[in-house]
Amino acid sequence: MKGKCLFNYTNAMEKTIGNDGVLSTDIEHIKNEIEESYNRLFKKYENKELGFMDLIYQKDLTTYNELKKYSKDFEYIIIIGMGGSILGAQMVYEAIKGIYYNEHTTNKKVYFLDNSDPEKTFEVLNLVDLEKTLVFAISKSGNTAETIANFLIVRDRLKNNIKNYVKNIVIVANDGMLREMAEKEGYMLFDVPKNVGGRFSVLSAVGLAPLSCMGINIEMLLNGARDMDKLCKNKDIFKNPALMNAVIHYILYNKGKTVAVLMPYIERLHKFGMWYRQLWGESLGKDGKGQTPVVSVGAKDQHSQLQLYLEGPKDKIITFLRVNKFKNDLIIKNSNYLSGHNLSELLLSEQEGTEASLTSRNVPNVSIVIDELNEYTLGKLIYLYEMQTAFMGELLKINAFNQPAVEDGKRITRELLRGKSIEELTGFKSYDKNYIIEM
Ligand SMILES: O=P(O)(O)OC[C@H]1O[C@](O)(CO)[C@@H](O)[C@@H]1O
Repeated sequence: MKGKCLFNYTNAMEKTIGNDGVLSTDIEHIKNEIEESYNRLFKKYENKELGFMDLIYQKDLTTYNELKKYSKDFEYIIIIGMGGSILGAQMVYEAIKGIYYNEHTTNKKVYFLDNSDPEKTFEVLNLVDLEKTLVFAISKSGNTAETIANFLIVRDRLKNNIKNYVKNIVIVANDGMLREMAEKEGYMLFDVPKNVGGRFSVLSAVGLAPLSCMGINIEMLLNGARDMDKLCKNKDIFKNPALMNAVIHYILYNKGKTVAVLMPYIERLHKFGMWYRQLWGESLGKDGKGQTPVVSVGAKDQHSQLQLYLEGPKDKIITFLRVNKFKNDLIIKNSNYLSGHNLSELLLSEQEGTEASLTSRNVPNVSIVIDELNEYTLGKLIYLYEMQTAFMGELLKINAFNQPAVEDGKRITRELLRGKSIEELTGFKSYDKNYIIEM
């Protein structure tokens, strides 16, 4: 599979944008810090703490190939999950199949229940033929409220409408209610390695189980990740794209670039941006540190966000995701400067124009350029970002692999559903009539 990619950081360097960029001395000044961060990360890897770095070497895909065969006669797939338990499968599916695949496929239509929004769940349940639907419920902890709630609703519908509904359910869970239900009721069950964090789990059964049933070449995903790993293990920062991009983001973060914008110039990578948002935000937002991830899709967000990036606070670093070849293209006719150009030429010229206008205003930006977007190059991109996030966590001296703060909200939600009030639970009122405006 064609897989040429490159990481271009020219427009983040002093030589291009002066003091707003990474100074030639900056990397030299922190080379010990970089080496210590690299060594700490690989010490964790040797201590078996970073399962995501082992996932990519899994050779035996038999269970996934068997699941793929098993899924052959189903016409619909519903995936139920939250955060890292669904964003990965969603972004791979959309990156490879396209954003309107459901509308034109004669194969399986896939729906993602990734929220506790009753309208979404209601609509999806009325779009599918339950008898022909394979349902994946995915939760590493097995206790995420939204996932459990959606699964109980869907399971109830299956149970009341079809015989032997057990055959329509696949569970991916290590513990909690979901695993208990799977063991008690006899659903197909996959594990997630305990040392793989949720937002780093797309190349575990969390992603590979459902993706193997959606016509995704999971072997090529892993091949791309493995080839990227060869580079990401390199101690030489000038040959290691993940380490270099982490160091650039780190140096510029320390110069006030507290916002990291990811700007794919292809619609198929919008959901990759949503996956990146959790990866970068939830991994790094610790101890008062963190770089806010923002996703903008080119060229359309030039018409909504670019003014801010160009003339607003100088607090951003922009990463372009550029794909050179598209699955299809269309020629523009009967216009002046557009005439005779393909639509892709317009899109890619806009990416170059946006890059140039940001650079001319000394807004630091880097580009990841992919020849064509397929499972192999997507596997490279996924692993690049997982390693970049891991390196960035070490540079920031925080634990990139937990998310302790979010547990508060979950506890409060559980107690609210048990009848407690916010005031009882937190001691403060979130509704004071002195601060309300009817509108
Ligand atoms: O896979 P689980 O355990 O359902 O968790 C779902 C998501 O919720 C979080 O724990 C945050 O609440 C994420 O880290 C995780 O990806």
